[in-house]
Amino acid sequence: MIEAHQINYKHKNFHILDAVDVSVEYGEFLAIVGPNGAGKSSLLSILANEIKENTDQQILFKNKKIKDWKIIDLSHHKAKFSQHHSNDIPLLVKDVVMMGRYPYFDNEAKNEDYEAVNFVMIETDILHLQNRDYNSLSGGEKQRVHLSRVLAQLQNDVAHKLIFLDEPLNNLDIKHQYKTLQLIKNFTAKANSAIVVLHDLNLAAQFADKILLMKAGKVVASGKPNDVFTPEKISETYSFPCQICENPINKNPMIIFGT
Ligand SMILES: Nc1ncnc2c1ncn2[C@@H]1O[C@H](COP(=O)(O)OP(=O)(O)OP(=O)(O)O)[C@@H](O)[C@H]1O
Repeated sequence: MIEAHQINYKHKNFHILDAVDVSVEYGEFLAIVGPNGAGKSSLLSILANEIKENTDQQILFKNKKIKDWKIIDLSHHKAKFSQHHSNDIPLLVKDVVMMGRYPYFDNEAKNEDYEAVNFVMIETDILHLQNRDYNSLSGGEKQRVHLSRVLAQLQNDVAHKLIFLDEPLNNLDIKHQYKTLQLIKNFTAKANSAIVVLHDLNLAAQFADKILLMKAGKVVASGKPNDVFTPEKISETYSFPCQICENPINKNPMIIFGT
């Protein structure tokens, strides 16, 4: 699906990313984890073709260089949910979600656009908010509106879509954190792929197929949660003690910090 080799990204003499390799197959859920400033958001933006300057990049998306894709085609195959959203959008919720359909129409939304918007608002549990002013929503509600907008962009017949999500669980309550991760899991179960920046290692262990653990612009470890999440690797990467036991319910690694 996507393959990147030796990504370097510099600001003046500071290496934000240093020789990072990433690959994601069809149907995979990759979680990128690591401490603040590790380079997770920068990596996601480069993979999503949003940063092109000061970077050496060899990124193949569906076996074609990502920079050779037409922007409009790319917008039907991949979408990105960013870490920061505007707090001030003077529109109704349903109109913010409709922004995800802009790659599909010129002047007027069509029936299929309204259907797509309705469908994703149900999936993200915001249908009851559709006629509210976006600016009046709580932080978690705004977060779900943007998730809905990004999902609306990928409501189409394209096979093997890719979604990038940068900290999608910010501000969400426990139920909506799980619902969001389950939505992403359902998306990847249909042979689509997801690359998701997460801070909660236990949720990453529970939902992701693969983990990319980063520190100071480099990959510390990558692979299955059981292989990456060892007490040594995590304590060293975060400079913080932890122990790992087996989750008695789902057998995933369960990380307990501060011990
Ligand atoms: N345009 C830029 N100019 C200067 N420094 C930058 C720039 N973009 C990112 N950085 C620096 O690069 C490092 C990596 O930033 P990035 O946002 O990718 O980290 P992150 O792992 O996503 O962090 P967090 O978990 O805090 O969101 C940080 O030290 C950041 O300050």
